[in-house]
Amino acid sequence: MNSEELRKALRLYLVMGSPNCGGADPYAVLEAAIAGGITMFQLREKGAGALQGSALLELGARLRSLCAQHQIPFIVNDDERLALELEADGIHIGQEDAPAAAVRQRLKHMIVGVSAHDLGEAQSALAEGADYLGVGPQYATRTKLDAREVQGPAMIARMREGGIGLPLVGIGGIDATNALPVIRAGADGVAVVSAIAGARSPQEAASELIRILQ
Ligand SMILES: Cc1ncc(COP(=O)(O)OP(=O)(O)O)c(N)n1
Ligand SMILES: Cc1nc(C(=O)O)sc1CCOP(=O)(O)O
Ligand SMILES: [Mg+2]
Repeated sequence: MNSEELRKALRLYLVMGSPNCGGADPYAVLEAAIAGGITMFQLREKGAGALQGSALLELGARLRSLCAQHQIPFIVNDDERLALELEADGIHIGQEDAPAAAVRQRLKHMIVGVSAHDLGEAQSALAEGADYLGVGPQYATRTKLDAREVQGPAMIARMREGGIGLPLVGIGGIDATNALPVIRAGADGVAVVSAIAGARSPQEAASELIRILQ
């Protein structure tokens, strides 16, 4: 996938694991979100009740296959081994995960997404071979308990002004009411967890977001 294709794929990026689905079946949630128009998916199985081992592998394989059927890029959060086992299209790593340069080296064929919270981290991620950046938290979030201080869309504008041209997605507390400033600040898209996975209708939530983003 080239950089322009990746920018398009990042438009509405669903990040989700079973703990984010409020008791609903994650497969059904992802199916509905795809019907609503999401353009990229990340399996992020974290938090209370998170699946592990063979149960995680089984869920991952089903979600991976659903994404493949719909040509939705399938990304795995944090775990290189799981990404390889599931033949994922990519991996997303943060500042507290394995160093981006080493992951880039080991997973040459995959999309490598890196979290960046300021211009310095964005410049380092670029130098280390990141394909895209996740910049957050844009707004207050209750999903990631160890999230950094809220940066707001201004941080994305600062990165663009600082010469960061990489595909870039905002994350953290984003929903249909506040997605537009993130795009206007220079992001290629928004990444959301609860706005879709925790919605009464994930399909309607995704289609409302995609309508706003277009
Ligand atoms: C698209 C996207 N952006 C940022 C993150 C956060 O990654 P990280 O800081 O490693 O935190 P965890 O998600 O691992 O808790 C992300 N997952 N996706
Ligand atoms: C996974 C994640 N990363 C963040 C960051 O700031 O890097 S915030 C976050 C959680 C986003 O969940 P919600 O859309 O429900 O607020
Ligand atoms: Mg991480």
